[in-house]
Amino acid sequence: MMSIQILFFSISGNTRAFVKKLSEYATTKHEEDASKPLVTFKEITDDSLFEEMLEPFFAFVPTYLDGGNGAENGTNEIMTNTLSEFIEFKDNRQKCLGVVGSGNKNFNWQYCLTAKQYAERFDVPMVDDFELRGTPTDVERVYENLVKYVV
Ligand SMILES: Cc1cc2nc3c(=O)[nH]c(=O)nc-3n(C[C@H](O)[C@H](O)[C@H](O)COP(=O)(O)O)c2cc1C
Repeated sequence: MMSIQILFFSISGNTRAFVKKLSEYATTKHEEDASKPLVTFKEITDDSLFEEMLEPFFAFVPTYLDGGNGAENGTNEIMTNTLSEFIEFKDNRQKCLGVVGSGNKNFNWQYCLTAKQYAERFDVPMVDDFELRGTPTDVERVYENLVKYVV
């Protein structure tokens, strides 16, 4: 059985906190039932050295967009671009199973837009999303949704 491998980017710590909770949750589930996959993760930062991913992974990305007016401009990714460059490095995009977005619903239609843009650009499913650090219910649901792609 494969484990679930996650690459994530996090600026203010929400996505990092969520991924850690997800990994802890997966460990608990795995201890109850060994067929449930573990979650491993790797944080990508602006200092990361790009490397070729050998195993399939999911990308978790928060949403940071440029100011703009939210209509004809204002939807360009800022701050998280190193993650998209990492996915574009060598054949990594072929290993990407899907994306999960983090955002804030106060941004209305721009909610989790970066993850939606990744899904379109890399032609992968947008597996799920969660707001800010997510709730325990989000952790359970996201885990179950990721599991569908690896078992
Ligand atoms: C400058 C700025 C712009 C943001 N723009 C959006 C946005 O357009 N859509 C959205 O859903 N969330 C937006 N957010 C909210 C973040 O995506 C959200 O807080 C996320 O959980 C941050 O993840 P991180 O703590 O892992 O960096 C924005 C936050 C900041 C500070």
